[in-house]
Amino acid sequence: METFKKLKHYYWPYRKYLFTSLFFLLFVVAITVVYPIVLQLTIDEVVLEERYSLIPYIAAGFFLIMLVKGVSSFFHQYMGDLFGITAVYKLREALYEKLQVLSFKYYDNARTGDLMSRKTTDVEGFRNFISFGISDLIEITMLILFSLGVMFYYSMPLALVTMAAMPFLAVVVYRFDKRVHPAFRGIRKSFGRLNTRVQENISGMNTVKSLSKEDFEIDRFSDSNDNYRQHYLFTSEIWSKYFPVMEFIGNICVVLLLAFGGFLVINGGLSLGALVAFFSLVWYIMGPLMNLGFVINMFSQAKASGERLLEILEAAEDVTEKEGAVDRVVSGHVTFKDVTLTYTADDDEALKHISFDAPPGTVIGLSGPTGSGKTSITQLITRFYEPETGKVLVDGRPVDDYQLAALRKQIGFVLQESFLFSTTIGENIRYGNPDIPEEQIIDAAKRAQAHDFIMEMPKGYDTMLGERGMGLSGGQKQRIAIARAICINPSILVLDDATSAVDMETEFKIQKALKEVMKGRTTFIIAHRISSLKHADEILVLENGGIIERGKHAELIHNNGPYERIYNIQYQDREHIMETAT
Ligand SMILES: Nc1ncnc2c1ncn2[C@@H]1O[C@H](COP(=O)(O)OP(=O)(O)OP(=O)(O)O)[C@@H](O)[C@H]1O
Repeated sequence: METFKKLKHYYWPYRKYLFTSLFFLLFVVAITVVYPIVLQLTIDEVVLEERYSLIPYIAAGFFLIMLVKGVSSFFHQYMGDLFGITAVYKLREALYEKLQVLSFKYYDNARTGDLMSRKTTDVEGFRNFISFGISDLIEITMLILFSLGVMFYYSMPLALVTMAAMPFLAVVVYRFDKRVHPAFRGIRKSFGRLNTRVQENISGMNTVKSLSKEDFEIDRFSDSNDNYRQHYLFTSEIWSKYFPVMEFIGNICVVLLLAFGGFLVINGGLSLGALVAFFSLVWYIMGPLMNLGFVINMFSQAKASGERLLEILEAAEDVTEKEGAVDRVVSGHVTFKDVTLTYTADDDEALKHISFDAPPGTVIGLSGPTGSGKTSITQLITRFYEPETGKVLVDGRPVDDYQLAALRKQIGFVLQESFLFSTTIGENIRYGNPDIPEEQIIDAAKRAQAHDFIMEMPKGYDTMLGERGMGLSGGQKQRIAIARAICINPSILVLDDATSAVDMETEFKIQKALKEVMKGRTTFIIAHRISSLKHADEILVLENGGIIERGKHAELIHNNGPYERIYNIQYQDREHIMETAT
């Protein structure tokens, strides 16, 4: 119940739909219980008394009642659905909003496939219960109470005998619930894993194919698929045992009813019509009681799903905005003061005592082996992560003084693998600034050296891109990402290995594009190639999270340190290439 309580504010504001649905349900149930009464009257008052002239009146009355039932059923069903779908609409929105504010730390451990299954299957599981489960539960209760009422009206002893089996039914239902809930949680978890497999396989198809791991992937998928099947079959087994047991107990009731009811009719203690009515009524009790299993099933699924949804909704937001955070245009002055960063508590520090000062418009080059902490430095400026100790300042203010969106929209990123959405090229370029006029998009593309190849495409800026920008070369994607960065007109620019994945000619074009974007902005260039770094105002050479060397290119190449070594290797390479070319 705790789960439903916690999710209450998503569905309770729409209770008027639920109550309207229940109001109509009252008519539906009341009319259902009228059937056996009509049957009893027809047998006792019309057939046995031979008053056949009453038949047209009974038929007309019955028809009217059916009409009311039809209309009531419609409203009951429609309003129930309206309740469920409206509540879930809000829930989906809340989940999506939460996913937008959750920090990188959360996503480091989250799996996309699992999140997808929570956002779809679990939301649906929850909706099913609040759309139908709640009213089914009330319908069952009302049907049983109304039927019992009529039964007691006809014959108290027979009603009591018929009810003898009920405690057994209740025990079966209770035991069923205890076993089926964990089973459903298992199914949900397993489905999340299955989704993750599929999603990772599709996202990593390049890697899978290039390493010829298709068979391995098929086996891994089979394992997850089998796990899901096992979980499902286990639940199905619990479920399949339930109905025969319930039906058996129900039929015992019927045997008791026949024996004792027949005895009463023979002795004149009960009319024949009332016994026939009892037959219908007993199934009005047994049927819903058996259905209780379905409803419990729905309830268990909804509870399991609700718990998984709450795990997202209640996830801690590591990076939050503080009260009074400001929305300021910054000039791009970035300062690090003795900054240390640890990603996970038991891990080594990813950054150790980093200090530097980058006045507006300067270019900072970040060099060093992989894993040395280059990217981490840039992720602290945007507050993707928080430093453990030390200060990160932009324009002299700690970064957490700024509103997150205000800070981030002034920092442009061009990554090694920039993400392009499956929409048009134009939409991708304007993604960070949707209101930008068409001419400025074209201007940005021109400055990013992207306009020419875009115009060669069949629909120019309206060309649709496939998922992850399929259909474009690495260098083309890169230039679109640069155009995107130009459109947000950032004061701080981060170029993270922006030219590493392209050939020399494309690199030349991208370098040209980048030079254009860098004008007047504080720029951080992360690069392995010295050629990308040599014009930087200051180069920081990192190793194991610490700065081991710093200065300008001209100084560092004579410093007898790692930078000089890399320079020599790359320089010798060039000499070698030149030599073999001549
Ligand atoms: N999200 C994360 N969670 C835990 N550890 C991380 C995370 N991101 C980076 N690290 C670790 O922090 C250290 C620095 O990583 P970082 O990505 O900053 O290095 P880098 O110099 O940019 O490397 P590369 O040149 O390969 O991109 C590495 O040891 C890395 O394993």
